[in-house]
Order: sequence, then structure tokens, then C-alpha cells
Amino acid sequence: MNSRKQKLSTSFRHALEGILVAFKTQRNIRIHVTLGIVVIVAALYLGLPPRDIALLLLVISLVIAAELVNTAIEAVVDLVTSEWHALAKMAKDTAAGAVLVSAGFAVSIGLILFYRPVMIWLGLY
Ligand SMILES: Nc1ncnc2c1ncn2[C@@H]1O[C@H](COP(=O)(O)OP(=O)(O)OP(=O)(O)O)[C@@H](O)[C@H]1O
Repeated sequence: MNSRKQKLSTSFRHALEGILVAFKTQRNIRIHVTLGIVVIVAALYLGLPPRDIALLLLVISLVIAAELVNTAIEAVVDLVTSEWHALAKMAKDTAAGAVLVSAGFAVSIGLILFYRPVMIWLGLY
């Protein structure tokens, strides 16, 4: 294996380690991954079109990616200081805000895409 390939595989391994450690230590990521799996299974069961499933995968991955960045920012802030600091609060709160924004849009898109199929499934449409 040449050094370029080795470097790529090492970077990939580090990224996977990051995902794994976040999954192990962050309850919110475990909740979002579980909900994401449930949503995709429900979408397949209800026969949502491939384009809708692709959109759901996109918003789910955005929420999980935002959670990973939030975890990284929390770790860096905790590394820099254990004291209360206005900038530490700003960094953590805005990172948490990014998760909230992505999750809010994911829920809205989920409601829009699932409304009709769920109504049909319940026999109300
Ligand atoms: N060093 C600090 N200085 C000022 N405020 C802080 C500091 N550390 C944490 N905070 C405040 O406390 C909140 C919670 O911080 P904490 O590190 O406990 O995150 P968390 O609640 O564990 O987040 P998550 O649930 O996403 O893991 C932050 O959003 C911030 O408002």
C-alpha cells in the first residue's frame, strides 16, 4: 500500500473512531440514530417514493452530523477550560443551537412527507 492510500485509510479509521466514541458517550446521538432508523423503516413500510426516502436520509444525516460537531465543540471547550466563561457558554450554546435547527427542520420535513401516507394507511384519506 502506498503512503497516500495509508494516509486515507488512517484518516477514515480516525473518523470512524470519532463516530464510535460519540455514539458511546452521547445519549442524544444514540436517540437520533435510533429515531433515524425507525423513520427509514417506517418510510419503507409505508412505500414512500425513493426521492422522499433520499430526502429523509439527507435530513437524518444532517442531524447526526450536527450532533457530532456539537460533541467536538463541547470536547474542545472542556479541554480549554473548566471555569465558567462567556465564550465557552456561547460556543456550547450555539453548537447546541445547530443541532436544534437541524432537528427542527428534520421533524418538519418528516411531518410533510409522512402526512399523506400515514392518512392513507389509517384509512382517513
Ligand atoms: N465552561 C463553561 N462556561 C460557561 N457555560 C458553560 C460552560 N460549560 C457549560 N456551560 C453551559 O452549560 C450548558 C451545558 O453544558 P454541558 O457541557 O453540560 O453540555 P451538555 O448539557 O452535556 O450537552 P449535551 O447534552 O449536548 O451533551 C452549555 O450549553 C452552556 O450553556
